[in-house]
Amino acid sequence: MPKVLISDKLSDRAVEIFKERGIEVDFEPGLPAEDLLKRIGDYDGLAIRSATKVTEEVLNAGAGRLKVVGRAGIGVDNVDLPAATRNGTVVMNTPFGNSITTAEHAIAMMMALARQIPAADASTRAGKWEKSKFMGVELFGKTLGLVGAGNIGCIVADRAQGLKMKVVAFDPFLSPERARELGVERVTIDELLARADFITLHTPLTDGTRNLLNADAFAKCRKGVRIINCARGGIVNEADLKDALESGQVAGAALDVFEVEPARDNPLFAMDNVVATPHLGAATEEAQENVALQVAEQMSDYLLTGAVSNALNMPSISAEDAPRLQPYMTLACQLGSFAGQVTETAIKAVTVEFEGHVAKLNVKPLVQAALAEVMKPFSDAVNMVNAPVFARERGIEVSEIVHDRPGDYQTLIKLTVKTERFERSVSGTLFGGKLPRLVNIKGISVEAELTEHMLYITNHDKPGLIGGLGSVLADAGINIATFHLGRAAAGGDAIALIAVDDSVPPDVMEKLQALPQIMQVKTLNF
Ligand SMILES: NC(=O)C1=CN([C@@H]2O[C@H](COP(=O)(O)OP(=O)(O)OC[C@H]3O[C@@H](n4cnc5c(N)ncnc54)[C@H](O)[C@@H]3O)[C@@H](O)[C@H]2O)C=CC1
Ligand SMILES: O=C(O)C(=O)COP(=O)(O)O
Repeated sequence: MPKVLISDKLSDRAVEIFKERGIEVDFEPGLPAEDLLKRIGDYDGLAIRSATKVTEEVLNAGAGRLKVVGRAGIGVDNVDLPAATRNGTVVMNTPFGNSITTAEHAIAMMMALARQIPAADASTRAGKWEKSKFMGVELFGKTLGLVGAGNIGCIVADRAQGLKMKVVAFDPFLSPERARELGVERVTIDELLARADFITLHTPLTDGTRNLLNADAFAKCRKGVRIINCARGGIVNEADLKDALESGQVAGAALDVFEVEPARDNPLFAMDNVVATPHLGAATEEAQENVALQVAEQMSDYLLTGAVSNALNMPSISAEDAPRLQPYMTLACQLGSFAGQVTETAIKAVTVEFEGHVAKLNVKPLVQAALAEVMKPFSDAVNMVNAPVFARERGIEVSEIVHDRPGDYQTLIKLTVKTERFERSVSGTLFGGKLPRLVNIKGISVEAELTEHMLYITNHDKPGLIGGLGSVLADAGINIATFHLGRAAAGGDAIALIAVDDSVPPDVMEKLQALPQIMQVKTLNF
């Protein structure tokens, strides 16, 4: 039974779903980092929010067993994604479950800032009735600068338009058509800074967005601009923001996220013109229910059926596709494994072609599965999650070709490995829709099932091979289960694939290699 650890405060729905799906679950919100490190090796899955830091150390400690990290929320900047990919751990998030809630928080923060509601509330409760102190600004007719027009940014734009604000947006991936559809004006970042009365941030924290709003950026803004950050601490440089607030260049800032969280003694907290919340963007009953439910379903699907959704380091496999893909996964793995085991020199390129029924499926996971098996003889750590990274790091070019043509088989996968010395293809099909069969090796037709212990022989098509081979194996007490022969032309190059019941020891291999008809003999394991 798979086992999952929940190390952050998730809705109880997540626990219920894991249990309903037959997954053992430990619910330990607030688990200290050192305990996580000690215990992570006992789990197949880890469910988190933003508090747990899934570092390289944690992922290495989980390597071997930890198959999936599920983020009940959007941002995965607390997960070391490259390390997860290297270790073959799928990382998934719930990209939509809290977007409305977070967008609403940004709008709430903008209003709180415009009317100084938190300070006015504190003063009124203190019995001061400071009616003239809290002069606000209207939102009507003001320009909102939207940085990041993704899921959340677009909802913010829509709500701001409802408040009759003019929205200008900067996002390198915002197309003119999409901008028109959203009713926003597409601008450069400098134009946005120069025109906005309010700036709201909705990008992930990346190398490209870190310190996006710094002293230089504030200097380009209209005097008295107001900043809202419900995305990530670090996108706004806090020291520069403090200077800009003190000089009046920035009139106010509403911050839900901070460079260091939990933020307990941040210098910005002492400033009157700052509104702060403790990373509450996603904190509504609805959003928390959504993300908990979704992450638990996604993680369960992956652990129980292999279906992959919303993964950041793996192609998706829908729950509907997973059972259909399964026999092809086995075939792709067998072809990859065959090619990997018979390849001895550095691989330059791997091409996977699809024809017939399989060409209509989602072939990306099949490419990754085949690729991983090709590279397994060269690395113990490679799997279908990290295979593309491994290939890229080793300069191996990977291509997939989906043919839209009828072939000799109803369904066919062909894998070609190119090395410095040769190019070699191996093809396979499914018999009866589920049984993998090799049908072609190096252009020679065969029809072979791959079993645990196999001998792969390249030979001259001359009489005597079967007799010689049979007696060497018989003398060693090794039983032949199946024997498949194929040849390019009578008397030419030929191959033999032989399934044996036990592994063949090295001294027997030497005797086989010494047979006059044999060019090369290799043991293969599947
Ligand atoms: N405060 C909170 O509790 C929450 C915060 N968030 C944060 O909000 C962020 C945005 O979430 P979504 O809209 O769902 O993500 P998304 O991926 O749908 O949109 C992000 C957008 O940012 C754009 N972008 C990336 N780099 C940029 C740059 N340098 N300049 C301008 N635009 C850039 C992308 O093109 C994309 O359109 C998340 O990454 C997360 O960090 C999300 C949920 C809750
Ligand atoms: O979903 C996100 O990216 C968030 O920032 C929400 O964070 P949280 O789950 O509330 O810790």
